[in-house]
Amino acid sequence: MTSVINVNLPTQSYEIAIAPASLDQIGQSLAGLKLGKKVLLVSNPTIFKHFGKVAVDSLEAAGFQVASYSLPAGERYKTLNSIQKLYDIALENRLERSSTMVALGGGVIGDMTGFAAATWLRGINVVQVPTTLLAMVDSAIGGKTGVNHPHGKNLIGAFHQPRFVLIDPQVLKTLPVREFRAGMAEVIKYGVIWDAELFNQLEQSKRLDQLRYIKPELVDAILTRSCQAKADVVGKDEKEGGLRAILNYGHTVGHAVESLTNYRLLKHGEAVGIGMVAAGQIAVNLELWQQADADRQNALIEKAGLPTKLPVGLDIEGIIEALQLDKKVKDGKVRFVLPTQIGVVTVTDEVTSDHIRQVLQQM
Ligand SMILES: NC(=O)c1ccc[n+]([C@@H]2O[C@H](COP(=O)([O-])OP(=O)(O)OC[C@H]3O[C@@H](n4cnc5c(N)ncnc54)[C@H](O)[C@@H]3O)[C@@H](O)[C@H]2O)c1
Ligand SMILES: O=C(O)C(=O)C[C@@H](O)[C@H](O)[C@H](O)COP(=O)(O)O
Ligand SMILES: [Zn+2]
Repeated sequence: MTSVINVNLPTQSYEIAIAPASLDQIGQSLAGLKLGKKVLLVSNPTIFKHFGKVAVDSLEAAGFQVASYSLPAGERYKTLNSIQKLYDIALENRLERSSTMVALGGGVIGDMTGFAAATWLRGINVVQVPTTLLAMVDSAIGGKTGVNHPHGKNLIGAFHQPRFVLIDPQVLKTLPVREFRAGMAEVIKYGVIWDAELFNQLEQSKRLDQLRYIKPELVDAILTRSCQAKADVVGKDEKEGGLRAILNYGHTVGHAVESLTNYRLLKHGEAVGIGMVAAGQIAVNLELWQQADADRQNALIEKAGLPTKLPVGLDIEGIIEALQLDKKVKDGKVRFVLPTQIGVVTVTDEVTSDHIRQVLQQM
C-alpha cells in the first residue's frame, strides 16, 4: 500500500511517497513532475550495484537522458572534494537549470547530492531516493544539504528542498544490520521529541533491529509516523528559525563525538543515540525530566542495539570544546534540546560546561 505525506512549505511543497516495490516506477514518478530531460543519478558503488540498473532503466524508459556517477562510500568522503567531482560530472553532461540530480543512497549521498544540486547553476532540481532507514525517516526530507569541514560536522551547506521523495521500503532488505540500528536512533528521536504514540509503539515491539524481517508492516508504520513527524516540523519552520532545532535532539554531543573520532568509529545514528543519552541525563539533572522517562528512552536505545556509552578514551574536555562549533550556538552559548516529557522537548542555553562534564564523566 502506498502512503503519501505532504511537506507543505510556502515556496515549494512536495510529496513523500512510501510505496513498497516502487523503485522501478521512479521514471514514471519523475515524469509527472515536468522536469527537464537530463538526470544525473548519484550513488555509491554498493548502492549502485544493488539498485542502479533498476533506477536507470526506469528513468530511461520514461524518456529521461540519464548519466550516473558513484562517489566513494562513507562519511569520510562527505567533503567539498566530492562536491567538486559532482560539479565536474554536471559540467561534462551539460546539466541545465531544468535538470535533476537524483540521490540514490543513504544520508551521505543525499546530503552531498542535495548540496551539489543547490549550488550547480545556483540551484537545480533534486529528487531524494533514500536507501537506508536513516535517510528514509530523516535526511531525505526537509532540505538540509551539505558536507563536513575538517573541523566539524555539516559546517558547509544550504537549505534546498527536494522536488519529491520516493521511499521503497523493500530496499532495506540488503541494508546491513548496523545501518538499520543506526536509523532507529532517529526514529527513537521522533518518539522523544514529538510523537509519544510512536515511542509507545517502539516500546511494545520486540527486536527493533530485526523488524524488517519479522514485522515489515510495522516498519512501514514506523516509516510513515517518522516521515510525518519530520514533515510536520519542517512545514512549521523550514529554515530552523526556531522549532526545527528540536530535530537536533541528541546531535549536540553526537556531532562532537562523530567529528572527534574522525567519522571512523561511529555511524551518525550511533553518535546520536549516545547524544540522546547525554541530553536526557542533563535534562534529569536540571530537574526538567523524570529519571524514569530517561530510563525508558535509554532502554529503547539499548533495545535497538545502539551504544549508550562514550567511546573509551575520548577526551571529555575535547567534546566540550567541540560543542562550540555546533550550529545552535548563539552569542557564544551552546543551546541544548532537552526533553520535559516523552513527546515534548524544550531548547535551552542554561546548560553549563559543568552540567555537561558531570554527565559525560559518567558515560
Ligand atoms: N540532511 C538531514 O536532514 C540529515 C538527517 C540525518 C542524517 N543526515 C546525515 O546522513 C548521514 C548518515 O546517513 P546514513 O546513516 O544513511 O549513512 P550512509 O549514507 O553512510 O549509508 C550507510 C551505508 O549503507 C550502505 N547502504 C545504503 N543503502 C543500502 C542498502 N539498501 N543496501 C545495502 N547497503 C546500503 C551505504 O553504501 C553506506 O555504506 C550523515 O552524514 C548525517 O549527517 C542528514
Ligand atoms: O533536519 C534537521 O533539522 C535535523 O537536524 C535532522 C538531523 O537528524 C540531521 O542529522 C541534520 O543533518 C543535523 O543538522 P545540523 O544542522 O545540526 O548539521
Ligand atoms: Zn541526524
